[in-house]
Amino acid sequence: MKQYLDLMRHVRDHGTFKSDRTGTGTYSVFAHQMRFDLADGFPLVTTKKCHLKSIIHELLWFLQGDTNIAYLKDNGVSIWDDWADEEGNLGPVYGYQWRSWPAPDGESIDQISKVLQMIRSNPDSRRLIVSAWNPALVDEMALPPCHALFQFYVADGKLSCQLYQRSADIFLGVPFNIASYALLTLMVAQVCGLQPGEFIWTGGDCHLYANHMEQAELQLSREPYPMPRMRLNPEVTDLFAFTFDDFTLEGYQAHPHIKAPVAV
Ligand SMILES: Nc1nc(=O)c2c([nH]1)NC[C@@H]1CN(c3ccc(C(=O)N[C@@H](CCC(=O)O)C(=O)O)cc3)CN21
Ligand SMILES: O=c1ccn([C@H]2C[C@H](O)[C@@H](COP(=O)(O)O)O2)c(=O)[nH]1
Repeated sequence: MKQYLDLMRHVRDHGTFKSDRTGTGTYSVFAHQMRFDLADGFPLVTTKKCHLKSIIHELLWFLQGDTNIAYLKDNGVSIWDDWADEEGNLGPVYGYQWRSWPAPDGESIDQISKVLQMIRSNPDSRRLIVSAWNPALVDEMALPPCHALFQFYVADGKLSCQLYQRSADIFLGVPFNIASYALLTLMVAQVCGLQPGEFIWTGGDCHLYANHMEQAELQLSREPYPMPRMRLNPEVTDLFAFTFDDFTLEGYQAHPHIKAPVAV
C-alpha cells in the first residue's frame, strides 16, 4: 500500500490549509490517482489495523439498497451513527441511488443490476457506470455521496473499476473506500465470470484533517507489510446473495490500530 502512503505524504508536504464544512480545518490537494492491481493482493492498509468487518457490512448494506443504520447496528458497525436521524435514516444515500434511482416516469432504476447485465452482455461497452450523485436529491441526503461515480471496464477477460471520489478523508475514509471498491470489483468479477483486473481510485478534494496530523505522522513512520489476500466463496454467482461469511481475508499482518476523531 505504498500508493496510499505516498498520497498521505504528498498531502502532508504539499497540502494547502483550508477551512471546511465541519470547522476542523484540513490540509488539502486537488486531484490524485492511485492504481491497485488486484492480482498483487487485496489493498487493505497495513500501516494501521483496519476493521474489515465494518467495510464488508457497509458494502453488503449498500448492495441491499438499505439506507437505515439498523442493519449496521445489528452487526456492530457504528461508522454511520453520527449522520442518522432518530429513526436511523440517512435519506436517499448510496443504497437508494444504486438500487432505486428515481426515474422521471415514476419507475426506479436498479443501476447495479443494469450494470451487471451490461457487463455480461456487452463487456466492451464504455457506459458501464453507476452514479450515486443525484443533483435532484443531494440536499435530502444526510451527506451527499463522497464516492460519487464508478465505471467498470473489461479487457482480456479481466474486470477493472475506477472510482471518482469527490471528497476524501485520507486518514479515516480512504482506507475504507479503497478496500470497499476493491471488494466490489472482486465480487462483480466473480459473478460475471471474469478475473479481477485493476482498481483505480481517483480523488477530488483529498484532505488530511488538522486533527489527524499526528496519526498520519505515526503511520508514515511505519513500514508496510505485504498485502493480504481475499478469498470469496466461489459458489456465489448472484451479487446480491453474498453474506458476511463468504469473505475470508488471508495473511493480514498489520501495525496496531490508530485512533482518530471523525469530523461530523
Ligand atoms: N469526516 C468523515 N470522514 C469519513 O471518512 C466519513 C464521513 N465523515 N462521513 C460518512 C462516512 C462514514 N465513514 C467513516 C466514519 C467513521 C470511520 C471511523 O471512525 N473509523 C475508525 C473506526 C472503525 C470502525 O469502527 O470500524 C477507524 O479507525 O477506521 C470510518 C469511516 C466514511 N465517511
Ligand atoms: O466514504 C466516504 C465518505 C465520506 N468521506 C469524507 C470526506 C469528507 O471529509 C467528509 C464529507 O464531507 P463533505 O463536506 O461532504 O465533503 O467525509 C470519505 O472520505 N469517504
